[in-house]
Amino acid sequence: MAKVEKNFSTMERSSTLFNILEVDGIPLPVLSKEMWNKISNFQARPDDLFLVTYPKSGTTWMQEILDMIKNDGDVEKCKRVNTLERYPFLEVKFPHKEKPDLEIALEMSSPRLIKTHLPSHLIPPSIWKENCKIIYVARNAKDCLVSFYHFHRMASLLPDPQNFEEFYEKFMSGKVLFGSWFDHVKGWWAAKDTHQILYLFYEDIKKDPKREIEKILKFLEKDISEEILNKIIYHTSFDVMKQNPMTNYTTLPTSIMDHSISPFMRKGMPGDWKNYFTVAQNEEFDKDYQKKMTGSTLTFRTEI
Ligand SMILES: Nc1ncnc2c1ncn2[C@@H]1O[C@H](COP(=O)(O)O)[C@@H](OP(=O)(O)O)[C@H]1O
Ligand SMILES: O=[N+]([O-])c1ccc(OS(=O)(=O)O)cc1
Repeated sequence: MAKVEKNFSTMERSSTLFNILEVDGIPLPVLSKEMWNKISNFQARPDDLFLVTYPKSGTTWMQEILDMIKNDGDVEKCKRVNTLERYPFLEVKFPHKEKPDLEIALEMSSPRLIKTHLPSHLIPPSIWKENCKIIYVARNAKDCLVSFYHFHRMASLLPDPQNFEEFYEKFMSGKVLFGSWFDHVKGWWAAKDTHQILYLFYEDIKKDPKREIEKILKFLEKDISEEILNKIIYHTSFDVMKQNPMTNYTTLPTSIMDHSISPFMRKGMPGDWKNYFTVAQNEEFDKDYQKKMTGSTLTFRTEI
């Protein structure tokens, strides 16, 4: 049973729109304890597909890939509404929506694609019980940290990151939304041995999208033509998604995301961390990383 502790008021800024609840010591953007109970008791269906990521690991990118697969490469269908309206985000209630996304999910017809950033030990148990398929996308910690920092600057739903140094410290100690990157990637890596989980890496998708999309197709037991596959690769490339208002989040009010501070579709490349980490931070990071990842067989590329 997860321990719901308290609202995490120290992370808030005056304009923060998310209520932050600490569950098992992990800050989550969950409205209330009642909402947490509903999340824990969420009833999954056997044909649900869950997309799980630590924030800034390529969630939006994978959502577009999966929507294109589902719609057999029909770009117009994928442009019906923006990413946030297309698929529910299990644990979140957005201020511009009437209902929590969980309620929207409950009313959706099957098959559903549901996004979550929850760590493996906090996932609703019905997902395991129904043996749902799960796609997990992991991204190297350094680029995740930099991307998450910029996202905190532009998304007023999230706490003020102050400056890069402060955010760096919070990220390393797991005092950010969804907790420790280290625990998240390791928890889901372990879970894949006993559940239907396809564990993918952002850097691999960037390097060879065809190969990675083929893995997804096999996992979903879906066949598509070479022509549609090439269409999916093109439509989900960074440059095309950056120009697409239905994937770049520019249709959201600036009170939620202010792209003039930092665009959501920012760099889209492994290795941008080099522009932010000082030599000292990088050395400290590498030492800490070794300690935190000891015993894990997980390996990441920090550039391609
Ligand atoms: N098609 C794509 N190709 C590569 N990166 C993409 C992408 N679409 C989104 N991203 C990147 O994924 C990150 C957002 O992740 P999420 O969707 O999980 O919030 C951002 O990273 P950067 O801030 O490093 O550019 C964003 O630019
Ligand atoms: O403003 N949004 O659309 C938004 C805000 C937070 C958010 O959560 S996060 O954990 O992915 O940063 C996702 C989307």
